[in-house]
Amino acid sequence: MRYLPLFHDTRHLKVLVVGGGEVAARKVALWARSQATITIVSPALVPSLSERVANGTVNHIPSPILEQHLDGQDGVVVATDDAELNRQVAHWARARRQWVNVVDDPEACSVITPAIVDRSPIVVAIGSEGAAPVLVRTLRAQLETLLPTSLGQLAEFIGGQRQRVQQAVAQPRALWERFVARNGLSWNETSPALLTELEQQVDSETESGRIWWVAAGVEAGLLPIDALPQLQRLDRVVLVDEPSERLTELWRRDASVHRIGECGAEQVNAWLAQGEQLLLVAASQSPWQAHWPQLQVLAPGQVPD
Ligand SMILES: C[C@@]1(CC(=O)O)c2cc3[nH]c(cc4nc(cc5[nH]c(cc(n2)[C@H]1CCC(=O)O)[C@@](C)(CC(=O)O)[C@@H]5CCC(=O)O)C(CC(=O)O)=C4CCC(=O)O)c(CCC(=O)O)c3CC(=O)O
Ligand SMILES: NC(=O)C1=CN([C@@H]2O[C@H](COP(=O)(O)OP(=O)(O)OC[C@H]3O[C@@H](n4cnc5c(N)ncnc54)[C@H](O)[C@@H]3O)[C@@H](O)[C@H]2O)C=CC1
Repeated sequence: MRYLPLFHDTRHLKVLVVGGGEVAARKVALWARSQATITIVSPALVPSLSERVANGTVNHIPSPILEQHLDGQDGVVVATDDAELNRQVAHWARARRQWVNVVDDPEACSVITPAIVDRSPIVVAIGSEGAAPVLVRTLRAQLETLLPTSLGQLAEFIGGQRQRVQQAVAQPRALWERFVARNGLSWNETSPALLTELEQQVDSETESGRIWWVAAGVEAGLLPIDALPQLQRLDRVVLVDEPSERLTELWRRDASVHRIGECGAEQVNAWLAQGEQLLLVAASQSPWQAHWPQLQVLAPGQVPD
């Protein structure tokens, strides 16, 4: 990954937009959806930008860009019609360790803008590292139809309940997994009642520990799609042999990773007794079957229970 996606908290962010044409206006329209403070520097403005200046939602410096205009800004969006000037501004910004986005010039950019599916607080950002904007746009359009409009409302509901649930039940993650599996991705009026019902259920049962085996050299892309939820539920990964990089990307990022030589089989038994979900990564399954007869297999072509 040459470009790493991150979500900026824009509440205290200051952004300078250089240029006041239609292209700058499109960039300002994007930034205006955030909470950043926007300042435009440009001798002239198109009407939609003049309007934003008039109603006080953006600041305006009516002059050609000078290096000192970058003072105090977190980042810069450059959109004049002078490619050489755009590069110069990008150079100033980079020298000051400010981020910079230059329209039509990916090489001069330190950040690029993704296509966005906005179901705030759920936000999907799609990028192609500058390679294929139309493909990105098409993918965005498909996701728009796939993600229910009430997804954001559902996320807000969950966000509002999480702290209470953390105190109220022993296994919050098991509860949320079951809730999302049963409720689906839409908010509906029965969602709160479903949560209450499931809360009472998970409290009266403790999840039993499970241990899965996956071959260290497995072709990760060939694992059955049904294995993915299991990998996303893992508490720990126990390494006998080194996993392929693709495999490490599939398991839950918060799962802790141990080497069998360091933690030992006894420790693994203790984790299982606590109801944890474990993944054993080893070249072969048979020597470990003796330790854990309940060992389940994640392998291409094999659908997990
Ligand atoms: C680097 C980046 C600039 C940045 O970060 O600002 C960039 C660069 C360039 N775009 C070009 C062209 C087009 N871009 C689009 C569309 C989008 N382009 C977007 C982002 C980005 N475009 C950034 C990389 C993002 C990434 O890949 O991850 C999207 C996702 C978001 C957004 O624009 O905010 C938005 C879809 C949003 C949506 O639908 O949701 C279309 C299609 C259309 O408009 O319908 C075309 C015409 C077809 C074509 O030319 O492919 C050209 C050639 C210009 C020329 O010379 O003519 C360059 C320059 C070059 O590639 O050198
Ligand atoms: N208009 C479009 O749909 C597209 C435009 N582009 C490119 O994007 C760039 C910008 O496009 P437009 O906004 O349409 O151009 P534009 O010519 O309408 O606007 C350029 C803006 O830059 C400002 N400017 C010029 N010199 C400046 C300086 N020294 N300091 C600060 N501001 C300055 C001008 O006042 C003007 O507001 C151009 O390079 C164009 O080739 C690319 C794809 C599509």
